[in-house]
Amino acid sequence: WKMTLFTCMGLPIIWVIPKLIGQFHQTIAIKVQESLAKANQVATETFSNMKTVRSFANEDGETERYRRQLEDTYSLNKKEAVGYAASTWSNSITTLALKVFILYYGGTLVTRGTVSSGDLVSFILYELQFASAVEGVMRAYPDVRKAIGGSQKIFEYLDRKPQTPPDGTLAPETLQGHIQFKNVRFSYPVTAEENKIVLKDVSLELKPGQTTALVGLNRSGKTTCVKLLERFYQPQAGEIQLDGKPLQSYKDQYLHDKIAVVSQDCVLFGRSVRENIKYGYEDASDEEMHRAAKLASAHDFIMGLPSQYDTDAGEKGGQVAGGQKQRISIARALIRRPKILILDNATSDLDVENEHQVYQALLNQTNRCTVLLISNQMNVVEKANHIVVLSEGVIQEEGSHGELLEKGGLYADMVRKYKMGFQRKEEKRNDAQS
Ligand SMILES: Nc1ncnc2c1ncn2[C@@H]1O[C@H](COP(=O)(O)OP(=O)(O)OP(=O)(O)O)[C@@H](O)[C@H]1O
Repeated sequence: WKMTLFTCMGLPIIWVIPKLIGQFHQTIAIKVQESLAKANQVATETFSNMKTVRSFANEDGETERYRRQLEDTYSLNKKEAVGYAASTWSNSITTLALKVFILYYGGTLVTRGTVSSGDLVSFILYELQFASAVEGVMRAYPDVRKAIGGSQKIFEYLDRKPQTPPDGTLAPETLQGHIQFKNVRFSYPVTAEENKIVLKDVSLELKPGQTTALVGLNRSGKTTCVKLLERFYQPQAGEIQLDGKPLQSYKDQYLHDKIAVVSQDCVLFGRSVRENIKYGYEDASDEEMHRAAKLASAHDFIMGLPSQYDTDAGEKGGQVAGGQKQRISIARALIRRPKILILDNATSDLDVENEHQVYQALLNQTNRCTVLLISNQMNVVEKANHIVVLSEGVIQEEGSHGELLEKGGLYADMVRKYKMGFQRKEEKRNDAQS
């Protein structure tokens, strides 16, 4: 019993040392994961913005940034390896030390005649088996800690509670497309301080079948209104209603079927033009696709492409020009016959002629949808039925083009500056031609 007691007293030491080293291992494993993620981010960012990198001839700069990041990962990996070596080494040493002490203590008991040499040999044989089992468990321990460290981030994301309320249940067969912002107040989660409120008590109405333009200087909160309409965020106060019912009471899938958004930085996939236009609406017929493409003023140029609708758009739409990309995106939005169409600087890359064609087609639709138009092109904005002017998250003025011009406020000022800029561009072009 004395030797058993002696063995049991040694166990906490065998347990404590690997535990301490295991903690160190776990912390390092988390840092390795973070460092690897940063290195991958540099590589992904560089490859996806290769044109910008090359046009600034900064290949060496990006290589250096990646090398520095990898060096950081490498030094963390070295620390991790040292931790691993230390933990296996301390495991072996502590169990070996225990064996030596038991042999020594057993030897003295045999000399004193308390224990027979046969009993000592059988005890040591049992103890060896026991120690190798404990050692086996301890050897796996650092790997378990490393796995815990590596998976910590995954569980962090899995355990996050979404801030948006659960999906609603409404999916009515007919929808008017009447949108009302009622005293909406919003700030982004990262900037919750009072002075960073992006929308302050905004109330506006998008009437069914009408085009409403939302204009304002940069950072006035126009795109934020679109993000709220898409339910990417929730207003902190006030409510957005669709056909008189709160937006969040509608089914998410239904809402995204009825609301189509085309933004300035539209993304095409590395697939055929046909697949891009039918994206998320694969059951659409070719007739529907042609109709949408014609409305978006895209049909003619698509027919001129080498394989027409089967032409590959290239990665991120890299095989087609900016304006063509925008027209394909508009066709992609129109094919689902949305009840609400949001154009957020969607025609910024189109020339005046094509822009005119797109808007003329949209305005002349028989089954017209509610259109929210965000644009810096005042010649386009003036075609809207109603114009809302947003300034620093507050609605400054609203009315028709004529009414706002007469008022002589912010809108009239924007129109004046736009015309002056346009005139200067025309003069420059004339000078260049002559
Ligand atoms: N995801 C975000 N997180 C934090 N702040 C944001 C985010 N998106 C926009 N903002 C901030 O919200 C404000 C309004 O931005 P928003 O994009 O709505 O303006 P905008 O009127 O559409 O501008 P622009 O005409 O330049 O597109 C800006 O101050 C911007 O910095």
